[in-house]
Amino acid sequence: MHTLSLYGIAGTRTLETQALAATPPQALMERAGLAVAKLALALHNHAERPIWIACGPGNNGGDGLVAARHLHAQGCQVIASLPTRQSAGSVDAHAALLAAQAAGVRITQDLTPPARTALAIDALLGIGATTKPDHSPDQALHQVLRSLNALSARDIATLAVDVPSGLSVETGECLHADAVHATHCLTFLTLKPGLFTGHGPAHCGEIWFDDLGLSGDFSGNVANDIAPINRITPDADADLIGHDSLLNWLRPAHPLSHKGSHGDVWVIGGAPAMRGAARLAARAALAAGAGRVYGSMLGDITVAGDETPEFDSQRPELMRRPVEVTAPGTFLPSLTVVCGCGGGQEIHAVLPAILKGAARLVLDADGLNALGADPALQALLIQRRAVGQNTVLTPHPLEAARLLGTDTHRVQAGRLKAAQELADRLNCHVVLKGAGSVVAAPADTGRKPLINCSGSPALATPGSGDVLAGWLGGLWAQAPAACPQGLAAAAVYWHGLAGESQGLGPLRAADLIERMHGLRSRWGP
Ligand SMILES: NC(=O)C1=CN([C@@H]2O[C@H](COP(=O)(O)OP(=O)(O)OC[C@H]3O[C@@H](n4cnc5c(N)ncnc54)[C@H](OP(=O)(O)O)[C@@H]3O)[C@@H](O)[C@H]2O)[C@@H](O)CC1
Ligand SMILES: Nc1ncnc2c1ncn2[C@@H]1O[C@H](COP(=O)(O)OP(=O)(O)O)[C@@H](O)[C@H]1O
Ligand SMILES: [K+]
Repeated sequence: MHTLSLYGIAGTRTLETQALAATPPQALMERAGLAVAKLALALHNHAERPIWIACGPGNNGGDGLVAARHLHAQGCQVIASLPTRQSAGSVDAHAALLAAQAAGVRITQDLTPPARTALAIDALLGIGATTKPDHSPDQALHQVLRSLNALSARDIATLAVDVPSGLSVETGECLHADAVHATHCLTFLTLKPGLFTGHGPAHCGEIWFDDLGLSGDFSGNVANDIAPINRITPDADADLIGHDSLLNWLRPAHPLSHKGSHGDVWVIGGAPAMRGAARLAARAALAAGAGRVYGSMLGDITVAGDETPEFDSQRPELMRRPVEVTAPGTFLPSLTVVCGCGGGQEIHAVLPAILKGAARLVLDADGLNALGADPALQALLIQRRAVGQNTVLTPHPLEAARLLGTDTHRVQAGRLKAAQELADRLNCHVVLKGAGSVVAAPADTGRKPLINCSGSPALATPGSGDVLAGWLGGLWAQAPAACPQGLAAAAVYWHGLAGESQGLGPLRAADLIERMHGLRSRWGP
């Protein structure tokens, strides 16, 4: 297993230029179109019904026309709609059009999909899609985007060529309100960040990749008949979090290990009416494998007689601890603190001591809101790394917006940038949650941001973020010296996989913990 790198438009264009220089004219588009045709054939299970290919004016449309030619040659009923004029500059796309016409493909300017379409191919816009004002899509483009979406809404397979038209490959935001919701996306040359974060996962469906020969010498031959080109690999914009993030967590425990070997976690939060958030985080830390998990509830706890109530009567393994022990000189420096889950306003008072004392800190929810509202707390956070204390913030987009002094829309329009900016400003690690969570490290670590590829909307359930924070704390307690970015990557990937295992119907956060716990035994030796 190896890390998959993600490239935005600049990196992809650099590689495309090198690839074009190393291959004969039209060869790359031919490879791309052939790859589309092969995947389309695999998806096309109604031989007698038509395939509709919506082709745009540029090279993305050219890929579609090459695919049309191959599918036609295979005996499929193919109708290619060409709603707009072709780009004057796209020589390859023009050649693809002439070849398709010569082969007898039915090409039309009619924008309605044929009756009984069994498979739609979206070859309208690729990485050349822009948001220039003069590019507000014309009526024709709009109509085709809507037709493609109407088909996929009816569960008709919709294959996006390179990128769903109207989705930004850089950011995962939608450039058009009618950006295509594909069921499959076959992307070329590089994997792109926008496919995996923000709106990307919802628009791409299943993602397939063809490097068009990039990993070889572009000749397409195993026995090279042309010299390998002198390739410059551009810097990736991000890496994809995959299963390898979990490898360290799949080893059996050391035979001599005891609970003290697995580290301690202290969960602080759970103000009145939000006690459950702290309980979920603590349960998650325990299920992740922390040796001992303590919990402190903020605000009044009713005590009957001398008896201190359990932290969580359903989980007797969890231990209650008074929050006052956050005072300086206590054992705060020895454990991993998960702070903020359901913390309410009350969290503010304990944060200075925690920020000064905790060796490892996961700050979530109300802890983040308190931080956003108080520059003195931010100053304490910024100082932590200089004394060897690490912090992971786990904001959802609104919490991130509050911390950055902006709004959710701006955060979502540039998730990689927002996460990186927070990590740099606050000198700590950041998990920007939401579809395709981004895990950023401060720039001076030299680590690029990571994007998580696991997860599902089932995770959008109350308490799911508390589970993530607790789980991360639980992993961190067991590996106190590990890179916080790697730990956060493992936690979000694990959390996401457990979310994927939910079928229809809502997932409850307490059950999510059990799913996450159960996954380990499924992967284990
Ligand atoms: N080169 C190769 O051999 C290979 C290329 N490959 C393929 O090429 C794709 C990139 O092709 P590309 O650069 O031609 O851009 P593309 O995405 O087709 O769009 C440009 C056209 O769309 C138009 N347009 C833009 N925005 C718009 C908007 N908002 N609303 C409306 N129109 C808009 C724009 O208009 P213009 O600027 O000309 O006015 C222009 O006509 C890439 O994704 C991959 O599929 C790969 O297969 C590898 C081999
Ligand atoms: N559509 C989605 N796809 C994937 N993950 C999601 C989606 N919506 C939410 N999540 C994940 O669910 C969790 C929700 O966390 P959060 O918003 O803090 O919820 P809560 O405050 O209820 O605990 C985050 O880990 C987030 O990444
Ligand atoms: K497309």
